[in-house]
Amino acid sequence: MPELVFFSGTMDCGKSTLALQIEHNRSSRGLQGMIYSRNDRAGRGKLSSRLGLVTEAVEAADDLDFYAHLIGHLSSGGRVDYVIVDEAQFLAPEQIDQLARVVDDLELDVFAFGITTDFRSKLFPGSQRLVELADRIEVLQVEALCWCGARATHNARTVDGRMVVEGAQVVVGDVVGDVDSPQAEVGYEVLCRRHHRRRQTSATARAAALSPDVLPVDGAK
Ligand SMILES: Nc1ncnc2c1ncn2[C@@H]1O[C@H](COP(=O)(O)OP(=O)(O)O)[C@@H](O)[C@H]1O
Ligand SMILES: Cc1cn([C@H]2C[C@H](O)[C@@H](COP(=O)(O)O)O2)c(=O)[nH]c1=O
Repeated sequence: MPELVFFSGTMDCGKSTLALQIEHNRSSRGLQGMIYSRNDRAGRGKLSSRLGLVTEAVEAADDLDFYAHLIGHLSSGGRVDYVIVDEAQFLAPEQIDQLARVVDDLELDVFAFGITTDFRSKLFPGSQRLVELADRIEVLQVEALCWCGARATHNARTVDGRMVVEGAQVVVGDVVGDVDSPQAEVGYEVLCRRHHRRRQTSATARAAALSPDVLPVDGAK
């Protein structure tokens, strides 16, 4: 039975890499996929992974009707054996309904990849609809880690290293705050729930550790 599968996780947990692996494994066996993405960091019409792999994709703009697009492709003699959709959190709920119809009426597997919650830990509308409609939800097995070493479960947006909770839901960007990387002005950092609740990023934790309150005082015995 064809399925609508939602592969979800935090930013930087390997979703796009897995999408590219699924595409590679199927296409190398002669199957033909239709690949969609939206707002990929590499640009329009791309599906890219931080491991450096990238492939062409159809940009799933607001006005794209997945069902109609696939019907158009098939009726003009094209072949489609499966569908991959990256950055699915950015899709409108109606577009997720169209993907469910692709599974049920066109009998194609649809593999959708995306983050579940935004920087305020609220569901993206597209992810909410996927949770409601997917046959299966797969949480990625590669753990992204919080700076404290715990499993990262939440996405924080940072400005100069500080977590912010105001702003537009959609701001395309990359993770910062690795031990070696400089703090970009606006970026993202994955955190465990405890540190997301406390708004403690790697930069603010580092600053707190270096603050005079916790440094040994000269002459203190
Ligand atoms: N230099 C590197 N060496 C090995 N693995 C890396 C490197 N850079 C990134 N990765 C891996 O790539 C993952 C991010 O993959 P990506 O598919 O871009 O994530 P997502 O789509 O979930 O945001 C990281 O969690 C890490 O496992
Ligand atoms: C948390 C959050 C993220 N985004 C953006 C930032 C990136 O462009 C993508 C996630 O990409 P990834 O491949 O999973 O790393 O989403 C956003 O717009 N709003 C947010 O709240």
